[in-house]
Amino acid sequence: MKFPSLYKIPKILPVFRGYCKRWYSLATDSQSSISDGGLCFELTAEQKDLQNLARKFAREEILPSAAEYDKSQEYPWDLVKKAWDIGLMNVLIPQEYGGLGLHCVERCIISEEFSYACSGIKTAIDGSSLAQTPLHLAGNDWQKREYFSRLLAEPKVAAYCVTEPGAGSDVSGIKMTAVKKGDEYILNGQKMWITNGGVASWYFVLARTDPDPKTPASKAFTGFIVDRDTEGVTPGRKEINLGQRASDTRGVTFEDVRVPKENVLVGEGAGFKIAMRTFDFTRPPVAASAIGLCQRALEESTNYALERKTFGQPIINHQAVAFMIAEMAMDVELARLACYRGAWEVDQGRKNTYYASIAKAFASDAAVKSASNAVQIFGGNGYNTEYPVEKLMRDSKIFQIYEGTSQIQRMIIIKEHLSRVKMGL
Ligand SMILES: CCCCCCCC(=O)SCCNC(=O)CCNC(=O)[C@H](O)C(C)(C)COP(=O)(O)OP(=O)(O)OC[C@H]1O[C@@H](n2cnc3c(N)ncnc32)[C@H](O)[C@@H]1OP(=O)(O)O
Repeated sequence: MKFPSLYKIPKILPVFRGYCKRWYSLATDSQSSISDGGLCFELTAEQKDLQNLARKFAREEILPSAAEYDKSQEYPWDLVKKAWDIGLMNVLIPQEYGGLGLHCVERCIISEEFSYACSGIKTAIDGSSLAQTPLHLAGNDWQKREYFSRLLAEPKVAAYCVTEPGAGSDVSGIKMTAVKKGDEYILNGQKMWITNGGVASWYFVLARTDPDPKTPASKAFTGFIVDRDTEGVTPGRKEINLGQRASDTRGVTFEDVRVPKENVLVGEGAGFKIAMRTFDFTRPPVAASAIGLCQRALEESTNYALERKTFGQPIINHQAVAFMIAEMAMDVELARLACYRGAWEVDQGRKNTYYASIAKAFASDAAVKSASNAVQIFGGNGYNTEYPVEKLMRDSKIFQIYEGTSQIQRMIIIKEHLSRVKMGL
């Protein structure tokens, strides 16, 4: 089965969705037969088609615009619209709500391809998935119908509002309050570093509903879906960041924002676990995004080292350079294994917290190391904006920070490891 040409985009979406529905049943069948023989590192034919489609879009649409968006720091609405048109956005929305209902492995495939071309544009296009995941995991039928349909009807995006000026790594330290009054909640507080903060049409918001500081995190917070145009919601200025500059990052202020009780996910007190569980689904795709950047660093470095000569020969022949490239290749391969393990586990319906954090930490650290070494291999050229690797280095750093720092991932890994030891796993 082949996907239609990218350039028949406007007409293909329903066809693409039809393919995806058929493809999924085929993929599931073929995966179960493959698993009879043990491990399998092959994508299914249909996943390869998806990869080819995402690669074509990334190389032909994202890559040529990457430097310009990095410079202008504008949100790439034109690319968001194109990705939306061909069905490469909102892919997790279940079929019963009009989406493709793809799984975490497929999201990783798309993330890796997009990030190869530009991880900033990738974050701009895909940041919405982070906000969609709490709704996917914990929304009721009405909430899903209402809020997913808005994203499918038009190229719109959502944002995940958890971090605050005083609470990033320590989610239980958030200060935003939500107080119930009649059939509404009144939200007050300030969110910070919100990806898509200024461009989203709705937000997932985590707020404290139990003022008692002794109440455990698992009962003290509530998750809400909040419309962007509700009175009292004010996005701040666009933050000027080191890298991933096409992504829209802002503070968002909530001042006496009235949210109907129908917009509470699950119920009062359920928010912290929803926010945490979300990361189990979204950290593997963040790892995949870091891998896309690593792969780009590897390819740029290899090509450059084959061309560039010093001491009478291409620099690839100098072991000092060759070993840096070998390290990049090792990191790409190992990060990819960890990433797809994390995604596969959650697609099997198993708790993947351990694998998701391993993947996210390893791939993020690999991205920073690979991009830095790519600059080193390019020498003075690498430090210059005429070459692509300085942007890779700037873009890479955020992987060690967003969706949980590399240090937080290690905290999660050791906690999960010790509980596995206790269980005798
Ligand atoms: C596409 C790319 C877009 C990029 C946009 C990026 C936007 C962002 O960066 S979003 C913000 C990123 N922030 C983070 O990642 C936060 C990092 N911090 C954390 O994950 C947590 O605060 C963490 C892990 C440190 C734990 O905090 P802590 O306060 O110690 O909670 P902890 O005691 O472990 O758990 C509290 C409860 O939650 C439960 N819980 C914890 N993790 C999970 C989980 N994965 N699933 C379900 N429940 C969970 C625990 O079981 C516990 O429940 P109970 O009380 O019933 O036993």
